[in-house]
Amino acid sequence: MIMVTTLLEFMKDNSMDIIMVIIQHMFVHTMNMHMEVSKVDATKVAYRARESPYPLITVDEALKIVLDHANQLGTEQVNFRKSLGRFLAEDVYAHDPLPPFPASIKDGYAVIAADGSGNRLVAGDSTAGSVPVGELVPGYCVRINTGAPVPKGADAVVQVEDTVLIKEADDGKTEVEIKIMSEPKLGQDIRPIGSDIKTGEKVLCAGQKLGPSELGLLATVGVTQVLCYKLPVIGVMSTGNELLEPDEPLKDGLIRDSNRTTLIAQLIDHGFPVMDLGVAQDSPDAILKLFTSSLKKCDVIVTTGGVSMGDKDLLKGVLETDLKAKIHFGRVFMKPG
Ligand SMILES: Nc1nc2c(c(=O)[nH]1)N[C@H]1C(S)=C(S)[C@@H](COP(=O)(O)OP(=O)(O)OC[C@H]3O[C@@H](n4cnc5c(N)ncnc54)[C@H](O)[C@@H]3O)O[C@H]1N2
Ligand code: MOO
Repeated sequence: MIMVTTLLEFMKDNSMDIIMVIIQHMFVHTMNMHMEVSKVDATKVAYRARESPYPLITVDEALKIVLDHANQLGTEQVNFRKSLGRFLAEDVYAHDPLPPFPASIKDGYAVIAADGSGNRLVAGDSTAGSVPVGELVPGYCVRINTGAPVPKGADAVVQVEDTVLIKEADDGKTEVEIKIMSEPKLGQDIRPIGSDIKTGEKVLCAGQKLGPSELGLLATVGVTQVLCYKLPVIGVMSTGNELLEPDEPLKDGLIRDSNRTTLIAQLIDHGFPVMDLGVAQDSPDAILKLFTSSLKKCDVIVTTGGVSMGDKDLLKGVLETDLKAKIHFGRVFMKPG
């Protein structure tokens, strides 16, 4: 269902001169895969329908029909680095807290708040990536950087801006004593363990689309393999005797196929794996042949052309007569349609 939602987003975005025919995966199993001679009789032009049998329906109704009839594809494990744009098929939980240790929010000094403002001897330092040794005792502070572990005994951090240097070692490499100019509050500028993410917390929900932030979250919690819904392989097919490839010179009565290029680019833009199915000529056999081979390779087929009232509009006949497909709708209130 999730994949179809994306497809619908795609459909909503596209107000092109196209009619989309969505063939569900299940047809692959129910149709006769070896049938390549169509039973559609396209020769009786005089007896073709003079009215469309399809009622006009709204875009919303059309989208609902697609959603109601689309099959959900299976799931697969995906490395998180390759999961951008995919949809989660499972909830993701944090196995560790974030931060995993009390961490400083500022560059400054770890202190004991109860010592108040005033002078402190500098007992050492704690930089990001280090493990501070020992326990802070009253009257002392530890120089600390943002993200570094707050040493045992300390319960506040005072930013460097709120301190002055009282005494340094002769070589200037070490601070010996500083003065805290502001009264430290308990817990000030410390991120306690698990304050961002608690152990066991659900960080992502099944069904969520994975964007850049979600990938960062997966990296944070160390979940590098995620269960995602499979993406539908979408085939794009043009129909029509008049269509040339884009690199071909024009000939009498012919035009270049532009729909296929546009649709393929749009589908790629939406993150789908796409197959270029080429052009089916305007004959029932040609359409059936291309459909039959395409259904083995694609979950969804998007076609353009050949669905209106002309005697060469043969697509729907092939779908119903040869492939035993059900056409759920044929006309949508939409301009261009
Ligand atoms: N008697 C009626 N005729 C038409 C009706 C109608 O209600 N009654 N509706 C018109 C409208 S609106 C449209 S839209 C078209 C829909 O026709 P099809 O979807 O069957 O498309 P075609 O007839 O095959 O082609 C229409 C037009 O588009 C050009 N085309 C087709 N494919 C491509 C492609 N891949 N790249 C570039 N151009 C393409 C094709 O050459 C035609 O010019 O029906 C109207 N007629
Ligand atoms: O795109 Mo047609 O020309 O309105 O259905």
